[in-house]
Amino acid sequence: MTAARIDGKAVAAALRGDVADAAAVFTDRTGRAPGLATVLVGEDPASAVYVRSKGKATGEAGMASFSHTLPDTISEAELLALVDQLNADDRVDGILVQLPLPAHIDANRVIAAIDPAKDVDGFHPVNAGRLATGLDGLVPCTPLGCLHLLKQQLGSLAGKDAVVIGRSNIVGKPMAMLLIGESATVTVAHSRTRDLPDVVRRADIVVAAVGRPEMIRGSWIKPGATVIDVGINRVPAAEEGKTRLVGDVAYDEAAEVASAITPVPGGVGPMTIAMLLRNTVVAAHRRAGLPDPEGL
Ligand SMILES: NC(=O)C1=CN([C@@H]2O[C@H](COP(=O)(O)OP(=O)(O)OC[C@H]3O[C@@H](n4cnc5c(N)ncnc54)[C@H](OP(=O)(O)O)[C@@H]3O)[C@@H](O)[C@H]2O)C=CC1
Ligand SMILES: Nc1nc(=O)c2c([nH]1)NC[C@@H]1CN(c3ccc(C(=O)N[C@@H](CCC(=O)O)C(=O)O)cc3)C=[N+]21
Repeated sequence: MTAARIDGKAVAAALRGDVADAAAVFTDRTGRAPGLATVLVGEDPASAVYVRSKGKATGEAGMASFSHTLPDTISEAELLALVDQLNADDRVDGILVQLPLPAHIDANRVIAAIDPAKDVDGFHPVNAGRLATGLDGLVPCTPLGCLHLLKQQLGSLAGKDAVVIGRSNIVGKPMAMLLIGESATVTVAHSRTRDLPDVVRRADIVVAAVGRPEMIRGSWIKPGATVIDVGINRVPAAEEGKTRLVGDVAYDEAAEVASAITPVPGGVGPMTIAMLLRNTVVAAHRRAGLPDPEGL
């Protein structure tokens, strides 16, 4: 079997179109565009690329973008003061503080300082708790993007065996919560899991969020499974001095066994950005006391 390639880039483009429509309606009704503030601490070039592409995508979706780049010498208190200022700024509907933060700043404290109503990353404990208890809140963008691709590919997930590899607060844990919410039977694997290949072999749905280039091999995949590869790993390219992106799954091998698989790049990454815009326009509606935009 050769797996279908799940085109996250195309799905994300469609979603961004719907988000732009909702943003235009919001702007008409309220006299202001939905606003997203991004905060980048330090000069990490990869993070700078994410923040830039998020800024560009916001503009294209008809939203206002407020981007703050701070030196990595900034103190925790100064960063918390900026978060407070953004919490109080009525033009700002969404706040994204790029992670990781420098070691001298307590990321949990910064996340907890964000107004949960503006927490478009869905990382605040209030939003994590809402997700875990089945209440409406803001859901982390990457897992939400993965779920969108899975539902588009499979329809109902009820009764499917799903294995999530990785248990981070950003990806693995919220992914597991969303899959439970869809009535899948969910296993969460991590670095202490025994016989990971065997665990993965049981899965109709594999979500890989490990951060290890091509760790998951084709021989681990159950024939016909659907594979979502969250990993973004930069590895040396054939050409001297160049790099390329690969996922956590050995794509070519897995594509011979799976029924559908996301590529890297062009899979989950673009969906994350589309869902960030979606969460921002949803947060804007809720903050303005308007009903959620339909179909998002
Ligand atoms: N496409 C996108 O939009 C996004 C992509 N990413 C990418 O996804 C990947 C994961 O990100 P993130 O969740 O933040 O990473 P973390 O490093 O926070 O978590 C990695 C998880 O993988 C587990 N793990 C590590 N080694 C193994 C192993 N050998 N076997 C099984 N499990 C293992 C860890 O287990 P333990 O808990 O036991 O340490 C941990 O739970 C990265 O490549 C990241 O770049 C992240 C966010 C968005
Ligand atoms: N507070 C916070 N929220 C995040 O959501 C967050 C974060 N911090 N820190 C870093 C990770 C990583 N992340 C990605 C988003 C999009 C792509 C993406 O669009 N990738 C493209 C390729 C981009 C390229 O070529 O460089 C793709 O996969 O096709 C990748 C990675 C969000 N993260």
